[in-house]
Amino acid sequence: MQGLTAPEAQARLKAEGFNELPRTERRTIVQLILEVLREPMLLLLLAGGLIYFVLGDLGEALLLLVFASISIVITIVQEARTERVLESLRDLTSPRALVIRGGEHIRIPGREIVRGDLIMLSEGDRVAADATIVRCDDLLLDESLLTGESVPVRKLAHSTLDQPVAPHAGGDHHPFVFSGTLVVRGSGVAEVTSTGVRSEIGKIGQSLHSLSTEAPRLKQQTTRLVAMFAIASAFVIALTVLLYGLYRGGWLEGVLAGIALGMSMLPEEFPVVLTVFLAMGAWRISQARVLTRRASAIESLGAATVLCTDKTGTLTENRMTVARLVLPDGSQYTPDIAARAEHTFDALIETGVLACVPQPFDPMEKALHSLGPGAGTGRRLVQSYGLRPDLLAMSNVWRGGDGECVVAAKGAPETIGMLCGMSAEELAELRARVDALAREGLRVLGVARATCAETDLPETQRGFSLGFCGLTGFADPLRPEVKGAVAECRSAGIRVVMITGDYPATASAIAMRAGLDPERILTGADAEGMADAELAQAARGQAVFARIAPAQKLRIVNALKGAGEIVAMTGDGVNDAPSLKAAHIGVAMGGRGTDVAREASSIVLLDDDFGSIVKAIRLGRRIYDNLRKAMSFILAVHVPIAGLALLPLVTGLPLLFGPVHIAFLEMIIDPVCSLVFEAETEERDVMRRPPRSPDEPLLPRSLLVWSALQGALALALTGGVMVTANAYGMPANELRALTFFSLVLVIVSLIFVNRSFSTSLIEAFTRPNRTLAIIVVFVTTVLSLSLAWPAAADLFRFGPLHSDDLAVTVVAALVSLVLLELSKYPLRHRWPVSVP
Ligand SMILES: Nc1ncnc2c1ncn2[C@@H]1O[C@H](COP(=O)(O)OP(=O)(O)OP(=O)(O)O)[C@@H](O)[C@H]1O
Ligand SMILES: [Cu+]
Repeated sequence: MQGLTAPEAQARLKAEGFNELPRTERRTIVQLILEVLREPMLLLLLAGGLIYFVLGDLGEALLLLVFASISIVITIVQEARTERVLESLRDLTSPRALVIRGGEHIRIPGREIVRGDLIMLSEGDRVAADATIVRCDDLLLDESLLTGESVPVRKLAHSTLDQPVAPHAGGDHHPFVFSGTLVVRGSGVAEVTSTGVRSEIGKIGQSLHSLSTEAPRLKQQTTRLVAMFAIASAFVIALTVLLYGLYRGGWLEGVLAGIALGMSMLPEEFPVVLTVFLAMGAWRISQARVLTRRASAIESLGAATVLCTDKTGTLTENRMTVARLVLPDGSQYTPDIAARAEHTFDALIETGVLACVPQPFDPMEKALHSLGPGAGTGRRLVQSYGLRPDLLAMSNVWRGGDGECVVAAKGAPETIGMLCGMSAEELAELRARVDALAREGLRVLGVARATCAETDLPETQRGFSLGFCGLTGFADPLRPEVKGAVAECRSAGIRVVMITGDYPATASAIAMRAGLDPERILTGADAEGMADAELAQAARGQAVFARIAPAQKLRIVNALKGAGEIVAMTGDGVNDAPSLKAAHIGVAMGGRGTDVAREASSIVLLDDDFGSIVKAIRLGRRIYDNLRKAMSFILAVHVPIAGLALLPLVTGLPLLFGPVHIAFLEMIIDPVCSLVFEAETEERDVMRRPPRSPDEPLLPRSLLVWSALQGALALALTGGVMVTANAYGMPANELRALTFFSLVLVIVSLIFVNRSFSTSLIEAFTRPNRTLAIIVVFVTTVLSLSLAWPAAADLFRFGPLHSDDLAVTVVAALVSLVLLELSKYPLRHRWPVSVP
């Protein structure tokens, strides 16, 4: 089969367009603007501007308008960036399809499929386009997406039909498959008839790509924080307006003061931070070649305590070579590309090749094929029996030129031994030989052969009278990064448990090489005999599970969950979907995995690489850390702002800050918390501390206390400066400038304090962070301008500051920085795990 040539496909792609449905999720500019207009911050700014306008302060009114536009720009930039990030992630979710082009099997993105392409269908795939079946083998499809009927329907090849039928979904024995439906069994090749909007699903206009961008738990916690804030500030604001209106005269000024206070206490940063962190987090993780399908995974990644991994392709490279052939008499041969095998091994090789699917995709079968090419010539495949979880063997029945049929079988050695009807002694000898190979880390298959008549083929493989041909051992190199990644998991308090369908001795040999050092090996049979509690107990130790059927995988996951672990679980097959769904973090393989597994998972490894899971966990921890830093900074920073806005009202000091000042502060704080903290580098101990407890709130009490402490100190310092200067009789304008400068500088010191949980002053300054640098430059520029440029000073109503005044503000900031950095020492001992 040749399929389209590359130029043909190109031309058609150009003429007919991509195989995709138009995206509806994209928000229009109008929607975006409407959303921005609903921002409470913006409304407050506009309200403030209006009041200034009414009061006749044109300058202030204009300044607030400028701030309002900056706020809009910041929001739109952030939204656009988030949108762009999500867009690029969506492209990664686009399914890939295996096609034949120019006689070659290649994997291409599903959207590049064109009419006339030959697509290969296999178990677990979502069909990428509407197509007519050219050839198929025991093919069953779930078409419920189109028909609502969940019973799978059987398909036939087009050529076997006598009468042409119109393509429609539903019903058995049709030769058509439809985009979006699922192959539940068998395999086949189909020729694409329509793509994109022209396909059946396109006509319905239903899109399959889903990417959830919300983490339920984090969302809930943030909502709580916001509510807490909102209630507190609503109360304080009402009080302010009332006090001001009653005792200081002028309700308009009262409302202005209320607006200023409202801005200073507006908890809008929390939800913004959450959205930005999750979207950016998903993007950062995708840079490590891991796709996050559910945002909740980012949160759980950092809390994972157990990582259940399969073996082939995840720990190993899935690049198989035949490393050993063993005949029934025990004679061995190590294949060598240069030299032909001795003829005594020919029959074993030939049978092994015949027991593969004719166009193999499985690396083991490819390895066999490369050893004995052309074994199937002159024969025709009549029937094949697939691998089943309860019978780990597969057979092909071939008819030769002479009309006689040969059955070639291969599978798990113990299964093949059983199918060959071996006696107990023979089985024991077989096991000894397999063990010898498996201890070298080889994956071992048994091969057997029989002859039969085509007319009465048995129902199952047990019906053949097979004769044993020998064993094949496949070598599959360990991925180079696995050892380091496993060690990293260990130091991070994450246990790695291997769960494989392979032979126990092979599993254990590979586990040793990967550095898992298992205390014991449990097999599926062992697990079968255990109660759930016992299983959980066993799984909590350093265990390797071998010869595990997919259903048992689910049991193990549930047992671990029951024991209070946070489980990450890898899988690739159709049967893995339930356990991937059940695990806290289902990890599917992007390359090797089936679409079903991918849809059930919450993260997808784009390179099938074990190391990436660990990278993702590392990033998950960092993102969570940074989220905590940002949230506790937001809490801390609002204490002095709100406090200073409130202080004059209760003490009778002159009123210093209006909406202009607060708006300016918020212009700094907003980008700081969403950009500076988001980009913060990881803590040095991210992978050396145990996982965080899953019940721990986003801001545990220790962190709340820490924020309150920072806020209180900042307020004490700035308030102290203000009260003292006032006592010395400083005029209101100069007092305003002095207090504002101290406040801004103290806030900057809070940024530095919160950058890192660790206790190093040097690090607070030397950690690289570009956004922070930009912000520091910006703040300095604006502050200098407000001093040196009379017009700006006028807007802020600043009086002149002298160098000794400036020194005071700098000292206040330094004091706050040093005191807080120092107080991290004792606090660290009080709260060893949860920061600081
Ligand atoms: N193509 C094949 N032909 C014959 N037997 C096979 C084939 N593939 C797998 N087997 C047998 O089935 C067993 C289980 O295979 P399966 O692929 O289900 O394991 P798995 O759980 O995916 O293993 P791993 O964790 O190594 O990926 C293998 O150990 C092997 O004995
Ligand atoms: Cu704020």
